[in-house]
Amino acid sequence: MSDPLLSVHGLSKRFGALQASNDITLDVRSGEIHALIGPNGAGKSTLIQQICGALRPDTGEVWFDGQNVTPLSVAERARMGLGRTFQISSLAMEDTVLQNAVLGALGGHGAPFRFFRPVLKDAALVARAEEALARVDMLKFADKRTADLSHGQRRQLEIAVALTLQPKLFVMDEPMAGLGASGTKDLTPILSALRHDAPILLVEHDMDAVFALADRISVLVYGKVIATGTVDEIRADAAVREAYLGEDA
Ligand SMILES: Nc1ncnc2c1ncn2[C@@H]1O[C@H](COP(=O)(O)OP(=O)(O)OP(=O)(O)O)[C@@H](O)[C@H]1O
Repeated sequence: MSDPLLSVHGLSKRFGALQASNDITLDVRSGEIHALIGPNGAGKSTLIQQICGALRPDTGEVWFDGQNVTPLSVAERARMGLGRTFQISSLAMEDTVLQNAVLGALGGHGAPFRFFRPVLKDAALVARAEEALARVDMLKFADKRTADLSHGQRRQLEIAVALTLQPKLFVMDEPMAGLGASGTKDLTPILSALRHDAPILLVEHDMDAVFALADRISVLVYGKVIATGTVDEIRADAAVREAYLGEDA
């Protein structure tokens, strides 16, 4: 088996008396969707922030693409290909779908409007943006104003923007949040295919989506990983059922 792309060793983080991360060890391998689940307040966001560099662990290390990135900033990790999506929408609502994707391809979130004209004439950038839009089934909306998209379509566009940056790993924070049943149904196959572009660390509350998508699941409870395994292993795990999924899971 190849080395994991991301590995977290013995990560701990305390907020006052609260142990938000407790000796967490996990990895994400090439080609997989690794879901991180757990009840509210279990410490999922705290862990993701430490992986992405927004929060410094008290102890432990984060390794990404063969390098110890623990001392590196969010921007430095992002430049290495650690791509976080859905944290803050970076979409410019008045611009078209293609303009947003091209800006992503430029790596220029928030670049001034005056850059649009020359950028849209850059054939290589436009081609990369169109390719990303096609991957999320959004090329047909290339000329549409972003504000006129549905919630689910905006989510797909955010993925396209993330794709244009050609990340080595996607860190996705609740991609299904607020989408409803039909949006979740549309997004599921798109995320499923993306694991072949780059593996995905997926934080998600929608258990149907997690069970449909994940190659492996890690279950976080009170800051501690209580189990890691395949969907079947996690469904059958007595500690998980007791702590989290409930008796009828
Ligand atoms: N900056 C902070 N200062 C103090 N306590 C914090 C801070 N950030 C998070 N916490 C606490 O750490 C615990 C873990 O929170 P975290 O947001 O990581 O959980 P979560 O699993 O992401 O929850 P949710 O599913 O509700 O988003 C919670 O008790 C939270 O109140």
